[in-house]
Amino acid sequence: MQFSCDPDQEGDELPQYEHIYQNDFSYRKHKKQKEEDISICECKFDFGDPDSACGERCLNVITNTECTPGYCPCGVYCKNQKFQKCEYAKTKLIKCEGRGWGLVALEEIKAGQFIMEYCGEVISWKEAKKRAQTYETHGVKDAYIISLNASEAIDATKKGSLARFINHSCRPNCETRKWNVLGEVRVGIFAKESISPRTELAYDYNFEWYGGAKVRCLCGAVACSGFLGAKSRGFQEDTYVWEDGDDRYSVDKIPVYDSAEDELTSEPSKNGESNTNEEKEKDISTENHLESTALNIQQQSDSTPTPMEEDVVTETVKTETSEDMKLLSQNSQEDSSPKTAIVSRVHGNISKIKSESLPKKRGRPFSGGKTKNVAQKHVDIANVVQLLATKEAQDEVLKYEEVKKEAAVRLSSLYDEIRPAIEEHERDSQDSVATSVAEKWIQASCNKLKAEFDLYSSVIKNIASTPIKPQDTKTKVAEAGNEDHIKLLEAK
Ligand SMILES: C[S@@+](CC[C@H](N)C(=O)[O-])C[C@H]1O[C@@H](n2cnc3c(N)ncnc32)[C@H](O)[C@@H]1O
Repeated sequence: MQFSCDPDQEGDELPQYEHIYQNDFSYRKHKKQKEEDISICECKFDFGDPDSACGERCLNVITNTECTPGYCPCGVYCKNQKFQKCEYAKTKLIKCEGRGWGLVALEEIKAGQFIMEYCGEVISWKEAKKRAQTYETHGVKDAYIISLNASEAIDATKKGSLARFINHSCRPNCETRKWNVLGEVRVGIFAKESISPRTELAYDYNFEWYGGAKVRCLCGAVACSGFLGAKSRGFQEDTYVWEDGDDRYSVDKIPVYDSAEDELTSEPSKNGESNTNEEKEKDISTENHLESTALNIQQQSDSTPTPMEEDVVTETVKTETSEDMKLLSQNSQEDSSPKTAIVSRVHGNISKIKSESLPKKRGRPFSGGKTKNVAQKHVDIANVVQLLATKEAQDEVLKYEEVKKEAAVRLSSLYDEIRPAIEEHERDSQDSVATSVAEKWIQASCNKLKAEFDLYSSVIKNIASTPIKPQDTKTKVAEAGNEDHIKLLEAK
């Protein structure tokens, strides 16, 4: 179904995308749930107690698995088919300053409640990375790809549900949870706390950061991490200082992709004060909004501001004027040197800016979960080899050096392969890295450590058995002097 816009509406155009209620499986077939894989709970429905049907104590609910219709003992009374039945909370699409569109609650939402499913195209991680790069090159300003499992992602850029509009917050009131539904993993947005009507929904993206432009976070939380995805491994690897004295990638030098640039009204005034009431009113009157219910999306052509919208706008204005934001905005707007150039989502030619001012992403592999602030001193094997006396010794050290290099390359390429699983595990405590993936990683890490150990023990062994070369006369005299000195000391 095409999500259409009302051409009479004022303000920003509504986004164009295809609205879907279930994940799209064009990339691969939907798995067919085998009968032996269907998990059947032990709930018994009691007509006198409607809560007896698949509630908190249902074995399937406890294991984040939806009951399979036709197999649940509670039959049609089963309450554990929320994804399948699209039992969504009522929400409304609204324009949020600086952050594009967002979703607000239209009703009281209880802590832990299922809000809606994050639907999109199910694609492989390889495809996801490719698409992310293509979108960026084509100037697609918002990112809609999220992790599904170790090997797949959901891309809601072209096809998706309303969940694609939920913005990020470093202090979120929602979270994503993975559920098993009829043999497939599906991602749901759940309330982390009770949410009152008119409150914007937000979860912590903590998403994969693929390199390239970074988006400044405008969530306004006190403990805001500064950038979207700033906690992701990729982002940290790219922005941390890696070598002594090499601060090319330190956080204060990275180019910024600033979503606040999109809307003129979101720019803080020169003196750092918040927008005037007049500006706020203008913002409110030009807002567009959509309302969602469980099974339909209705457009609203009403352009009169409701108290809820005013709240939302006021909230974002406050956000913009917090002390942290003032500092961030001033930095980004005043400094236009190539190193700190603002990468605008609207005006900037992303690929041009990328090639001119973004530092090249280094292929530094994941280093065992630790960011590297202390530079590791590398032994220069070529120099060491020159010191060795025999050809055999040299060959041995060179052979171990080769093995060490291969092990490092293997670990590095493996990291690219399994990074989604590692990050998913770090992000989402309910998931665990598949044993096969963990085993591969441990094996490759051990191989690299062993290769390093073999190399350095070979260096030590061969250096130790290399006779000291005859030295020039000057050195000899100096050493002789030292010997005398030692003897003298001994004599005393
Ligand atoms: C999944 S979309 C969310 C919906 C989006 N606002 C829209 O209009 O379609 C993610 C994008 O929204 C923007 N965004 C979300 N949360 C943000 C935040 N806290 N600060 C700045 N931009 C944000 C970023 O451009 C991000 O790539």
